[in-house]
Amino acid sequence: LEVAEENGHSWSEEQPARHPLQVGAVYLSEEEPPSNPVGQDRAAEEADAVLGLDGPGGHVVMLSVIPGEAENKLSPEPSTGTCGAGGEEDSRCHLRESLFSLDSAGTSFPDKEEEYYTEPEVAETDPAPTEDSNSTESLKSPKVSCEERNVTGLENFTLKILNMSQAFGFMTRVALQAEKMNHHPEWFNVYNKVQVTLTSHDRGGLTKRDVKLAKFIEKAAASM
Ligand SMILES: C[C@H](O)[C@H](O)[C@H]1CNC2=NC(N)=NC(=O)C2=N1
Repeated sequence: LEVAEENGHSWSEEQPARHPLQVGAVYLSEEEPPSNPVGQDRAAEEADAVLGLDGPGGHVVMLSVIPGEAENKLSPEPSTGTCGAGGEEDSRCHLRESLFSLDSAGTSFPDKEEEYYTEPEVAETDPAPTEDSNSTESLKSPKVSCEERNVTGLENFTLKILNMSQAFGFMTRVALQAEKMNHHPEWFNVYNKVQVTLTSHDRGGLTKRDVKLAKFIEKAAASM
């Protein structure tokens, strides 16, 4: 709760402050998970407070739940992105490449995830026989601009959609699919911007479910 105040994002207050799967723990892959996320030593906390030692580093801090934090750590690499109608923001977009490169790079996820997943029912415009087969090329260009992403490409990305209605429509599609998959994105929406974080809470990181959901999100964004 105190972190939410610190960062001015009230939505995080809706989650238990001591939730064992803190968003901040998965938002940026390079971040270390809190060593003692639940049940911090209350006595020690109180002692610190009394002694005025309640300074930075003394508690679990969920700084990275704030999208702006992630944006500040974005890869500065030049553009090869293609997912927008042009402009500066598009120039940093590698979303599509990053989503599919996970598969093509042979990134391995637990096999058990297979049975967890049911195929998205988004209308496909490409006749790709298998979802792994070079589908990057066959997807039509999204009309949204993928504004930014972090270095992992998949775990965090931002979609900037034309307006609030489109953003909400996009989120509705994804939400319905997430319910089908029983796998849900962590996201943050203001106006026409949807910042998404994908992770599997039960595994503490990315799994095939996240890749599948990412692909769905990619298609949903492209259809807006
Ligand atoms: C009980 C229920 O199956 C779980 O809480 C599901 C719901 N949605 C989920 N979504 C995500 N992103 N990760 C999970 O581990 C997860 N688990």
